[in-house]
Amino acid sequence: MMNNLAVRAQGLTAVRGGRTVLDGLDFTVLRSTVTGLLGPSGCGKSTLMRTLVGVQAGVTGTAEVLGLPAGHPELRHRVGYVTQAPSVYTDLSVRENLAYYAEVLAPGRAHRRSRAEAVDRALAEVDLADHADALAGNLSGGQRSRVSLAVALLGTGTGQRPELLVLDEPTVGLDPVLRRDLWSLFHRLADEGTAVLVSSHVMDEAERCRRLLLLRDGRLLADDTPDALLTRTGAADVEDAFLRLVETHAEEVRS
Ligand SMILES: Nc1ncnc2c1ncn2[C@@H]1O[C@H](COP(=O)(O)OP(=O)(O)OP(=O)(O)O)[C@@H](O)[C@H]1O
Repeated sequence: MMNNLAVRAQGLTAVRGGRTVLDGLDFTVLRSTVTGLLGPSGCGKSTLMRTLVGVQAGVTGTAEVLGLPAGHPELRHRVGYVTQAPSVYTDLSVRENLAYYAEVLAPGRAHRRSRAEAVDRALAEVDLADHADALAGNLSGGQRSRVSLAVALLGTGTGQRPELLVLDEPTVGLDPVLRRDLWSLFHRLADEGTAVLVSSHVMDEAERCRRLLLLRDGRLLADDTPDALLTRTGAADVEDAFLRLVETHAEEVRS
């Protein structure tokens, strides 16, 4: 059944190395929406993303993605995932990297033309058209991470976008102009129907998100819109709201 949920998690728990790093999370991620997964370093953001794409071991509870269990083979083309470590071949050019991934996604001569179009479009979207022939190994860190993003945007390899994009700290280390451009790309993708889940440990990125998941020590402090969060906590900004929620939580634990 088609509904507006890209992700539905219930009692989602992950244990790594004997430690509970995600602790009974309940949340949703909406289609056509940019959702920020925010929290300090080590709070479990990457583990949560790995769980949603089905590569995390030691998971219990429910994680439903586009109506299917996370990691279902059918989701391979429907979910794009970009890890923190850019996965590019340094001895290939930017275009060759994308062409290679597109070929893996949609092999065969019949798709040749639509693959080339998908590659061109992805290059333009991440603003790397001018660097298409540069060796990936000669790119800056930020440029390399944009190549990974372009790979995720290939979707089926022939132009059909992923329905859910899971992006692990895609704006880390980028200059302000590039950061702004990437965020507007995320919103454009969301406007076209994609659910975009973006993690960050930088709280001021919160204002760029339509919805927020605030995570701390493997627990969810909030699943809300930025406005509702500020109203509910009486805070001036999301960083302040985060701190207030941490305090409230600590008081609840004490009493
Ligand atoms: N292989 C592992 N075995 C045991 N514990 C791990 C393992 N990998 C990560 N952890 C722990 O799980 C917790 C969550 O890690 P995770 O990488 O999900 O956090 P994060 O919020 O993405 O952090 P960062 O922003 O620094 O990447 C951390 O406390 C980390 O030390």
